[in-house]
Amino acid sequence: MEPYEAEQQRLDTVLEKIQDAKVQNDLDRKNAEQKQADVENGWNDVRFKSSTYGSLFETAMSVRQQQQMLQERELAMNSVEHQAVVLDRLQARPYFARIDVQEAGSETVEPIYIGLASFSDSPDNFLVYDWRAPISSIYYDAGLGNVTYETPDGKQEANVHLKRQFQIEDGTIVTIFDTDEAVGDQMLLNALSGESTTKMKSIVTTIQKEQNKIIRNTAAELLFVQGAAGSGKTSAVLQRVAYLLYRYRGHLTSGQVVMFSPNQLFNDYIDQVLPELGEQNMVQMTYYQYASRRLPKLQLETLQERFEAQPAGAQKRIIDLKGTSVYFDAMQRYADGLNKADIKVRPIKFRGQEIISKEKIVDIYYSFNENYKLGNRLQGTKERLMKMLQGRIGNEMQADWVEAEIQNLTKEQYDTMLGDNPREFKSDEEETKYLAKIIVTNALAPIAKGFNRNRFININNQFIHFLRSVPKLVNLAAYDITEADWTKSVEYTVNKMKNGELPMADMTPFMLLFDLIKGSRGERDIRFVFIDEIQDYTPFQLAFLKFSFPRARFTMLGDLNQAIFTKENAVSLQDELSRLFDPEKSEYVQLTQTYRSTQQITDYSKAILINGAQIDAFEREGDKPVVKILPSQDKMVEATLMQLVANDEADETTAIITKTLADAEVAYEALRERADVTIIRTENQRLVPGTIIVPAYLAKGLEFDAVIMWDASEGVYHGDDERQLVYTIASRAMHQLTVLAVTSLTPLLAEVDERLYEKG
Ligand SMILES: Nc1ncnc2c1ncn2[C@@H]1O[C@H](COP(=O)(O)OP(=O)(O)OP(=O)(O)O)[C@@H](O)[C@H]1O
Repeated sequence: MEPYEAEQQRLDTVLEKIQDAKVQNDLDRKNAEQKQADVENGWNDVRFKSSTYGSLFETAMSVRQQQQMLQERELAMNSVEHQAVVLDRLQARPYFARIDVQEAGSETVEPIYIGLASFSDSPDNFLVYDWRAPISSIYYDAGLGNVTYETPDGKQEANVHLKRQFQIEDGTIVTIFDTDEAVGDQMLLNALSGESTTKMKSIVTTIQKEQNKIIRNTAAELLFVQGAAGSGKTSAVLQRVAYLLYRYRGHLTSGQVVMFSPNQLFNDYIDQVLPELGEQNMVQMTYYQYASRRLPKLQLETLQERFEAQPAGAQKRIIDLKGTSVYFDAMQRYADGLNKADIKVRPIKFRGQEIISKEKIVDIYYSFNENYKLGNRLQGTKERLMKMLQGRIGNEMQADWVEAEIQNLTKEQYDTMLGDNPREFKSDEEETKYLAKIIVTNALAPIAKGFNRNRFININNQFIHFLRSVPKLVNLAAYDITEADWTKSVEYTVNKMKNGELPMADMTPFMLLFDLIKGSRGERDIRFVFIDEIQDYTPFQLAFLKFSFPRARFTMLGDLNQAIFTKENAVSLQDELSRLFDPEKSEYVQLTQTYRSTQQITDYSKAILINGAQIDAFEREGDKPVVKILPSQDKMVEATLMQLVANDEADETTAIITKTLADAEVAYEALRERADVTIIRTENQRLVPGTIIVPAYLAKGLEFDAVIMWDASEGVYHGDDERQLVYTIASRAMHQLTVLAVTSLTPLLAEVDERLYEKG
């Protein structure tokens, strides 16, 4: 029989069995529903919303509570339902590959079919293997012949006799493709030639060998993936989440996996990948969202403000210092010192009167012996304050205001106070006493609540006191900062804080200081933390994240060529990481092959970088990028419109990428009447189909069929420190890149070899 016929026959059999399983599943579900209805009603209310950011975040932050919820949910959503989802998915596409494997020492060659989930018709007879099963690894890692693969029990040897890839549509095999390579280039080419959509897709059918290593790595405490733009870092890491959830099923929930992403748009872009793989999304947030949630009362500097502020001179050196590990260590030492002196507190006031003075609180705080750590000291103080407050109730009950309040009680208030069972009082006196106690306790309740929330610690003052102490803790001269510069910057922060604002550079130190005072032990339930675009984080932030998630394994992804915010600091990142993570348990992986762009676009983007780190294009031909220098802005608008028409005809979606939001507004004003364009102003907007206009810092991590780089003029991108930004913009394009400038081109692009582009 021809392989095609035989495979179709087998497919038909599997589909039948899937259908049988669905019928059975339906019966099981009806049974289970009946049982469940008898047992519980409450759980029906527990629905785990994972689609909105707000609910996800809450999840992240009250992990213990959330975990419980998840477990409950797991119980509630009985496995039958889960199975139904899996079966539906399998029915649509049962498998995508087959490998014929002869295990070492075995006589038989067994065909292994690989799909999105496992399926068996009897406990030992797997008709489909999950792509994450140990044996499936062979498909991604090797060609034909002898191979070894990892299993939970160690290495296993085998011989591969056949590797076959399928395209299946509506229950019919469309193509069969036998290969002796890991994942055939043809298959990859097919996968890559599709058009971009507003949502990222999973890559399970074409995972590359290097990516597979990232996906299946379970040993490293720190897995650092450095890779050029479009090398599939993000893709690999999302499949990695799916892999981990499978590998640690029963011990790991999606709520214990946190992903820090560059912006909210990006979250939106990737949020279909895990559901497509049959898994729940992990907790996704930007660092800014994380900080805002933790500092709800402060207005934090936004991404846009941060990008557009462009500080220089001493101001920049100070910001840089605040991002270092030296500064992190300085804060730790400062916090240690608080065990002896300098804690800043607020007096406790009640009805406008001070009832516990600052001095008293400080006395209590330092009354504990010197072995106390900050956390215990705070706890001890809290307990003492609480006792003092309780002691106050008796006295306060006699106060005039209480009596006045009793007199003025309305009937309703009175009834509420007595509760559901009005009681008989032996005397008026007894009744008054009873009411007074309730009134006083209620009135003091906010104070007790404040104690619990550590409000008696004056964290703002404490932070400012820290800032003022920095010249004693850090050798400022080593950073080319004078004391006068520093004092000025402290005043700047103080003024901001008076307005309830906090500059970006102070945000993480502020959170750390509070954590240190509280003796916070971090989010200990979080098991995996992923950080995308790591080059935009400071060493201080990384140290803080490590401190905040002490039990987690970290996966960091970055491209040092795309450091938009931290720029030159990026290079020392690796040194810094080796201070935070045991080098023995750290693994550094480099991805050099890029998949996003055509050869022509990759060659062009690469030429923008001076020492264009190793970047190899996946061979896929397309047009050379086009560079047009126009005499005026009006002409640039015309050129944009023409390009949009051409891209539309080629069915390619376009992003017009500008440097700043202000530029995006200009482009939008000029185009809105004449083309169907949407401007993306904030990261909280959604990505929509059709042409979008977006500032560069929001385009991070995204990709588009066609990119128009708006106004790449000399006056716009001038500094050498904007090289990486220009690179990031160019490398967003998959098939088509158009660079437009007015009168003169930025030197960053003018230097590129003329053979790499067309002049328009
Ligand atoms: N193995 C693969 N099979 C098919 N497509 C792939 C594969 N790896 C990556 N891609 C595709 O290449 C494109 C770029 O991938 P991805 O966005 O993950 O790269 P990245 O390294 O995160 O890029 P950047 O740093 O520029 O954000 C995506 O369209 C992705 O689907």
